[in-house]
Amino acid sequence: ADFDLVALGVDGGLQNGNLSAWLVRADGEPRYLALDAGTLLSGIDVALQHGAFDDRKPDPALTPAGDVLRNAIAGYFVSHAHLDHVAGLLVDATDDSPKPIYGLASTLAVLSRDYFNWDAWPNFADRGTTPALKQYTLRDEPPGQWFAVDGTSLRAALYPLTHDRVTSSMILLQHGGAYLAYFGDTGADTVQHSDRLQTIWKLLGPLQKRGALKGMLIECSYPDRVDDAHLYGHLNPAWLLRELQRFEQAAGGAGSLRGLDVVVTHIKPSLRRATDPRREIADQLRAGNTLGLHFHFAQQGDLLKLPSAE
Ligand SMILES: Nc1ncnc2c1ncn2[C@@H]1O[C@@H]2COP(=O)(O)O[C@H]2[C@H]1O
Repeated sequence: ADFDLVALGVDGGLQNGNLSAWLVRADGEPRYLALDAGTLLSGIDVALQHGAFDDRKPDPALTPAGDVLRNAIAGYFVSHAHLDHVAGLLVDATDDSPKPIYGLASTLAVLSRDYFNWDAWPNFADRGTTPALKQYTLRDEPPGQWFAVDGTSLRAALYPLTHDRVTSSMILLQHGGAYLAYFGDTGADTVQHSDRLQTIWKLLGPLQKRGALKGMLIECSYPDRVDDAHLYGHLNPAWLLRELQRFEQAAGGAGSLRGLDVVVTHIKPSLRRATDPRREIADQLRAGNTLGLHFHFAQQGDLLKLPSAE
């Protein structure tokens, strides 16, 4: 495999111990980049039980979860500053080690202004309301420019997405000749009156064409019974499949996405009896999967190796 993924949080809401957060590393490397951080320690605990960190040597000074948080996570990518993507990072900041937080300038400005301001939370960042504790270095990354992920051999570039009223972002990771795309929350271009996903499909098309794209993580928050007026900047299976058809066109046409690993993220749980959105979304995506994609529906604590068919 090229990339190892650990699912720390997989839900798109409600369960405050299971919100969007994934760890990614180049296969076999010691350190990870966190992709969003809605939930950290409660996901690390579950992943430890699942054996996801069995390759780590115990740190005599720390609990196993403390070792993963402080030593295994080299830094964070925050796709946008919505609470369900940063809550774990904020709550666990008190016991974290110094590290960078990468994001678009607009995202990190919200982190600084609305959370790290000594009113909502102590200022663990390196700018804003004084005194700045400087545990986290906020790293504004201009869209489309490659940067090194400190403490790993990953390189990365960010691309803006439209999520209702918020600018969200996708991170494209590169290691050797292999690429992986992680999408923060996003709606379909048609619904958002945007062309940002189409811009991304044109970017990823050539990578997919030459077999360099090893997978993607993308949201599908709601099942198809949720109509466009109530998607609030998210995708449902019909819109995700339409977007992926546009990607197929950009990647060389019919059959060009066959076998691509697509990890479905940010499914919103329901409090209604007798509904199972995860099941419903999985059924709808599989029923419409004329593209030959390999959909994954990870649970908290799962370890995934991408590409999966190797
Ligand atoms: N106009 C709205 N009315 C009701 N709920 C909303 C509205 N806009 C956003 N939300 C909810 O607020 C949530 C914020 O996080 P999400 O974007 O994941 O999903 C969003 C919806 O669940």
